[in-house]
Amino acid sequence: MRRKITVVGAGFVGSTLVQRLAERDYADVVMFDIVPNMPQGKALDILESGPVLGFDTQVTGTNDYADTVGSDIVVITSGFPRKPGMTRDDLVKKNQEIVSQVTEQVVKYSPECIIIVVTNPLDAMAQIALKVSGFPRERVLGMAGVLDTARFRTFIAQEVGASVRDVQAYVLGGHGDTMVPLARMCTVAGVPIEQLISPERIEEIVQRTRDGGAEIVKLLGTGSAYFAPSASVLQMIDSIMLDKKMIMPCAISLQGEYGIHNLFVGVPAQLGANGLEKVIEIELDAHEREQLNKSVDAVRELVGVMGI
Ligand SMILES: NC(=O)C1=CN([C@@H]2O[C@H](COP(=O)(O)OP(=O)(O)OC[C@H]3O[C@@H](n4cnc5c(N)ncnc54)[C@H](O)[C@@H]3O)[C@@H](O)[C@H]2O)C=CC1
Ligand SMILES: O=C([O-])CC(=O)C(=O)O
Repeated sequence: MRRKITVVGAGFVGSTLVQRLAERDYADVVMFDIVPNMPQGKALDILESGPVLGFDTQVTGTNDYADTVGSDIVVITSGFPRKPGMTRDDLVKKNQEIVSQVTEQVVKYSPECIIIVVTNPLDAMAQIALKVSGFPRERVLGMAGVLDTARFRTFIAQEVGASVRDVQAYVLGGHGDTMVPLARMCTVAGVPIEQLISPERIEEIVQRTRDGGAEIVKLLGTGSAYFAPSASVLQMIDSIMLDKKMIMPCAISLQGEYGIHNLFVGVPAQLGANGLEKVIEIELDAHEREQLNKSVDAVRELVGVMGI
């Protein structure tokens, strides 16, 4: 029997992810949304790309959670995107309610699934999903770090004229203005970027990375990024579905790692068939530590606002 992945929210991120998953051909995909007929229409459109692209994935659109039953992975993308001038944190109240209700239904039909949260503000929404699901932390992951790191890698590759494949990097911390791109550990084919790019330029690239989401929001005028975000979720799902044990930055509920307890923070994590398999602790210098603490404080404050 084929495995099953559900994507909740058939908006820009959700539907783009479903197209990407369908092309992977390793699981059937269900796309849920509250808007009548819309997920059915998008699912049918994606399904009909199968003969051309050569996949046999069954893609189903639905407004009924019963169709999500027995999913191996559930991705939560439902909720409002920000508008120009807003921070992700401004979405907290509206999206808290949505993620809460969605998680209840997801768990009812797929008690053994691995949840990947995408809805913003990411770290706070992952915290809600963990609480409402009652799942162990291994099965509730947040997507942000892969995306933030992809942006960092893109800008570094452009700067030095290298292939993005040769650029290694990590962005840690919360998915907000205080995220921590680790410039010290960024390399191009193993060479530290400090040997290739001036400190001033590195700082500009770090700041552009922090503002990466807002840059797209401003350009689009309405809605936020979805091509790179959906590709980033796909990388997490690949590692779980294919048990690849890849290490990538994810929002994880830390239990003492980095000296942080019971809070979602972006850290390098190994993902495999069981979801989170290992948190990787990188040794940080004093400056990086200070930046991470600042980011952790921002996430903690937001979680406090939610009253959970
Ligand atoms: N973690 C990350 O790095 C990223 C997070 N995001 C976040 O992902 C979310 C989705 O973004 P987009 O897809 O662009 O937005 P969108 O507006 O295109 O799609 C959201 C969908 O959620 C649906 N929805 C609303 N309430 C629902 C409910 N109770 N149950 C099921 N579906 C419901 C809407 O009908 C809509 O189709 C936003 O909160 C956005 O900020 C977006 C990009 C990156
Ligand atoms: O910026 C936003 O609101 C969407 C997002 O999280 C991103 O693209 O990083």
